[in-house]
Amino acid sequence: MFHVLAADSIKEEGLQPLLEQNGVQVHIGSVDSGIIDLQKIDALLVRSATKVTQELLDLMPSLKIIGRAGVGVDNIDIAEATKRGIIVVNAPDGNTISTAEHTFAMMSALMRNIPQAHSTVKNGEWKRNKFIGNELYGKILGIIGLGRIGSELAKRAKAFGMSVKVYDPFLTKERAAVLGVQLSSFDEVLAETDIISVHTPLTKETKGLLNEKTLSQTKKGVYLLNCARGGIIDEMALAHFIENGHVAGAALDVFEVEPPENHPLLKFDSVIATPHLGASTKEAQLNVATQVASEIRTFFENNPVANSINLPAMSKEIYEKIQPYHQLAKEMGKIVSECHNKGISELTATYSGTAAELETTFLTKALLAGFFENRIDMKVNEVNAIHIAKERGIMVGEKVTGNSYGYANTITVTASGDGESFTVRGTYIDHYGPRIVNLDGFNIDFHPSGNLLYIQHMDRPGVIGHVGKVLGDHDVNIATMQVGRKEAGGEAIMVLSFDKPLSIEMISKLESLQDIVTINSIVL
Ligand SMILES: NC(=O)C1=CN([C@@H]2O[C@H](COP(=O)(O)OP(=O)(O)OC[C@H]3O[C@@H](n4cnc5c(N)ncnc54)[C@H](O)[C@@H]3O)[C@@H](O)[C@H]2O)C=CC1
Ligand SMILES: O=C(O)C(=O)COP(=O)(O)O
Repeated sequence: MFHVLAADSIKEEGLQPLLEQNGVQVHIGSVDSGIIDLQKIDALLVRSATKVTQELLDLMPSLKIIGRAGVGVDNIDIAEATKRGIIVVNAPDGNTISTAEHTFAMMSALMRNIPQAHSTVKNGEWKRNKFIGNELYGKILGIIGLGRIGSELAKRAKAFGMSVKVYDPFLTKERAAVLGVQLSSFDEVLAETDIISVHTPLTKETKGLLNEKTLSQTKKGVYLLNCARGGIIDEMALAHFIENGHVAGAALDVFEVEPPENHPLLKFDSVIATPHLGASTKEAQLNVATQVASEIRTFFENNPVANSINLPAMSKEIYEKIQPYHQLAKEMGKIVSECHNKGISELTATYSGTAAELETTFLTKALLAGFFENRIDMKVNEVNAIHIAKERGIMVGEKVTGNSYGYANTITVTASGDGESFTVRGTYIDHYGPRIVNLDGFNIDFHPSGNLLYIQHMDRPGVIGHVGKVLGDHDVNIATMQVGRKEAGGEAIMVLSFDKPLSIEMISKLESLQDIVTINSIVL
């Protein structure tokens, strides 16, 4: 059974793709609710409240995938999840409109003192002169981070007669022109806008983006909005600039620590706040829950997830194209590991022909995952393969060559260390399947699957016969046999396949035969 824990009040209606899936059991409750033994959880669904830390991951040894029902993944230790081979997916566009609308509502409320005026009316007061506001019309809005939410905010601001200046280092002039916004430098946005709204993720680069120094570069009387993440605007610096009157007001949906306690910013009348409500609409919650539940189901069905933070994005069509090569690369990783069962310090994958046109880094990661499978006692997959190689001091290289050795494509992997190396070459032939076409310099041709024996021997008369006789005497049936040699009378190899794995005793018997050099068993 595949156990999913849906924490952080994820909308149940959206969990339908998982609830109706055979073999999947969904548990609804926080991580400390005790609803399920954390050791059994295969998939964890969260919003922003659950902090997925190293300590929490330690309690979930079976965890394979984390789904963030929302955008920001700053509450998840991505590096730690990646190290452990845990895929992290999010629901990137399910709450865009809700958050943009909320930001716009906050901006209007801030400019017209709506929350402050509202509470006075509720208290029986009628202070019309106290709450003279400002129009949005004609004002310049500065948007920092013009992604999904920033773009939707820009559209709405323009519809209200505002002009929009944008700072986003990753934005092209073309995109800015399409949206009718003015692409500006960070300093220009600071100095030339009346209202500044931040819409970046919280990262090392964006933490404290608006701080003592940069806030001092803003116009006197500027208004600030943060409906992205607490910490993008340094809270203490903001308090200072509100206190000294430089910043006229701020609207905050998010805080560095949520919920904020005795927060200095909340003492100012000119600061309005909501409890992280950007994505809290029925529509957005249904969208993000459905998106992320579908992703977990896709993963459960062994299909490629679309919105992974730590895996390359791949459409189903591309995945279907790459899948046979992916399988071949993984098997080749295992073959190298078993045939060359020594320490290695370098592993190089070389791609040619149609294989070189694919997402080769994904194939190299699969190759590494296969290589490590029987070498280390932890789950290695495409998510953590590079990390594990680095941790073990293995240099991973990737090359493309124009030489396909007469095939439509080849994948060649060379593992080396301590002055020795071993090379395997494989190809994928349409309508025929994967083949290994070269093992350590010997041309050969076999299907990489099942229980194989890789035998190095001297090219002498009778060797093949002796091997066949020993196996026959013990009632072991050889399913297929391939031989290869470089020159007559020199070294040669045999690759045999069997219906069942051979016992250690059987392999020892074969090893004791004359002219046998080494034997490696490979189970694929
Ligand atoms: N208050 C709430 O409930 C919600 C908050 N959010 C927050 O909003 C953030 C943005 O969401 P989306 O627009 O969907 O993400 P997005 O990824 O579409 O947009 C982020 C934009 O920030 C830009 N950016 C990155 N680093 C930057 C930097 N140093 N300076 C300027 N721009 C930079 C990127 O180029 C990108 O265009 C999320 O990361 C999340 O933290 C998202 C949804 C709901
Ligand atoms: O999607 C995001 O990044 C959000 O901040 C929404 O957070 P939430 O799921 O409402 O806790």
